[in-house]
Amino acid sequence: MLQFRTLFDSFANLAKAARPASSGSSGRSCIRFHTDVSQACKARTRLRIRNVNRLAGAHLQAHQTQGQRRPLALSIPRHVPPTFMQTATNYAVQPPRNDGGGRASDVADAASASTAASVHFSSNTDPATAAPLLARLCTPGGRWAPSSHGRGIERSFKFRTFKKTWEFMDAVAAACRREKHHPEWANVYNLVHIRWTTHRPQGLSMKDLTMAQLCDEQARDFGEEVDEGATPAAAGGKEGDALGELTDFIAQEGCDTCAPKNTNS
Ligand SMILES: C[C@H](O)[C@H](O)[C@H]1CNC2=NC(N)=NC(=O)C2=N1
Repeated sequence: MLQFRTLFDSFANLAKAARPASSGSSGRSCIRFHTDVSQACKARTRLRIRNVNRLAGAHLQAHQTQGQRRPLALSIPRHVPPTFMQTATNYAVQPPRNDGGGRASDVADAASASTAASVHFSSNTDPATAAPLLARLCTPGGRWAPSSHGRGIERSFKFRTFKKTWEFMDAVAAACRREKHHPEWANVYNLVHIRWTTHRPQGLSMKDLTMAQLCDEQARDFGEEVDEGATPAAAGGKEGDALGELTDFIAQEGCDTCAPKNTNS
């Protein structure tokens, strides 16, 4: 799935550049660029990427045969806000499906797309900068998933012992002190659920993404037990879901806000 990431990065970087370009009365900005998707394709098979988030109205299509470096077209209707890459995780690529006659076609993975909720970036976050990192963290190969409220990303981490889990949390907490940024998290024994979201201004920020990346690195160092088969949303299994709910409960009911205190009240 690395090839998707490569493509996605290209799209994310170029989407912004495409925006100001005028293309007559069609109401669409259109750019063309070259990329090599040969890794993704077997000979005489095709790779097709389609934005299945039709509600967003954006349309993206890539069509290429192995070895070719044909231009790929990215077409963005004008009414789609520049932040449309927030819905980046709604793009999905499936390996080519061989239809038996030497021809093969790909379809967008609608199931995967429907599980990937849109993400809302905080107002001080540049989506064009943040989207590639978000894609790396969330798309196949990454283990984070957008939160149900869309303003953060989250995942569970499992370690061999409580000691390892605690050491991991301690390392993350040290980084939090340095960065002045805290997670919403919950822990029971060897499982910890972490959600990164920014409270002010609300939404997913660059800091959330870099902290998520740091968590991945620290987890590796502390011997995270990885279930390769797990999808990002289910990374912690049932226990992970329960910890996610606990995180929700604490975040909603049980804690003070990190936003600066109003000293007049
Ligand atoms: C003043 C201080 O830097 C702010 O209150 C920080 C602290 N840590 C924070 N952490 C998170 N997750 N969101 C914030 O908005 C936030 N704000």
